[in-house]
Amino acid sequence: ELSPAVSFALRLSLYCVLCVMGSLLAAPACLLLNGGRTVRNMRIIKNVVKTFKYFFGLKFEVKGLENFEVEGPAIIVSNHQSILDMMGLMEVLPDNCVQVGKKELMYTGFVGLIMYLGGVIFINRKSTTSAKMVMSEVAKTMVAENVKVWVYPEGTRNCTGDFLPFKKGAFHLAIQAQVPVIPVVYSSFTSFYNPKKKLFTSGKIKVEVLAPIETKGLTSDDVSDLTDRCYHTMRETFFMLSGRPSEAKDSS
Ligand SMILES: CCCCCCCCCCCCCCC(=O)SCCNC(=O)CCNC(=O)[C@H](O)C(C)(C)COP(=O)(O)OP(=O)(O)OC[C@H]1O[C@@H](n2cnc3c(N)ncnc32)[C@H](O)[C@@H]1OP(=O)(O)O
Ligand SMILES: CCCCCCCC/C=C\CCCCCCCC(=O)OC[C@@H](O)COP(=O)(O)O
Repeated sequence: ELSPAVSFALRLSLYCVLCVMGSLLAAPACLLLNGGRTVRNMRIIKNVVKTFKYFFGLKFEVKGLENFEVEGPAIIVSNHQSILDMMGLMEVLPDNCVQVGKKELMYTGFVGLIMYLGGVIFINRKSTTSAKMVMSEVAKTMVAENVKVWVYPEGTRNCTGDFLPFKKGAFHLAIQAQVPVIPVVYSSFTSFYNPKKKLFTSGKIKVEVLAPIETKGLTSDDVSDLTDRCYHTMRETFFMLSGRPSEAKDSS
């Protein structure tokens, strides 16, 4: 019988160890099979990360995967609660999809290396100008290379049981590239994971991939409306998935 704080520390340490070991295992496979930095490596990384949930007794219940089946590129937006999100991400990650991450992640040793090899797009959150330049470049390459891009529009981890306001980068990107936005919502982790209360037990996570939102014909004037639409739809779904339907009604 371990105290909740000790159990929390041990389980989180195990997660970090798995990430490092998983990266050590996946990196040679990525280099040998695909030769270097390419989105194709995400398949290898996905297969490794998908085994992690068994160590923690986590179950994923996924709905709406068919909504990923759009022709060509798209922007995928989802809520971001914890570093544990990598498991939920890999549970549903479609082929040819890279994520946008903060550049500090590049310096996490083997984990940074595996993110680099998988094609993660690193942005400098301390410089809006530089982040916007990277995102504009992505708008061009994702269309040319038929790649989907996964963005966490809250811009940081948030495990409060609600959403932070959305930043607009993902929606500028979707409109600049004229590609659909596909929202993905994960139910609240708070019943099984809460760093403030040192809680990390087994649990079930509901995931819903929502219908794509078209951006063809939209212009930069529509970015705010598109952001609001995604925010409200996702927040409503979040409350529904988290078993809080009365808050879903208030949020629409
Ligand atoms: C084996 C184990 C291995 C595990 C490996 C697993 C691999 C998977 C890796 C997954 C990595 C996941 C990492 C997750 C993260 O790191 S989340 C943090 C980083 N992500 C983000 O921050 C994305 C969301 N942020 C944004 O979209 C921001 O808007 C950003 C572009 C970053 C700029 O932010 P900031 O500087 O804070 O500025 P604002 O958002 O306030 O925007 C300022 C004004 O600029 C306008 N704007 C924004 N973007 C654009 C654009 N592209 N073009 C034109 N204009 C833009 C924005 O609208 C603001 O103007 P207004 O206020 O609207 O007038
Ligand atoms: C040589 C350097 C050694 C560093 C060793 C670090 C070892 C790290 C080991 C495991 C870490 C697992 C990380 C999994 C990926 C998590 C991605 C993630 O969720 O990043 C958080 C980021 O979205 C938002 O950051 P903030 O909430 O704004 O903060």
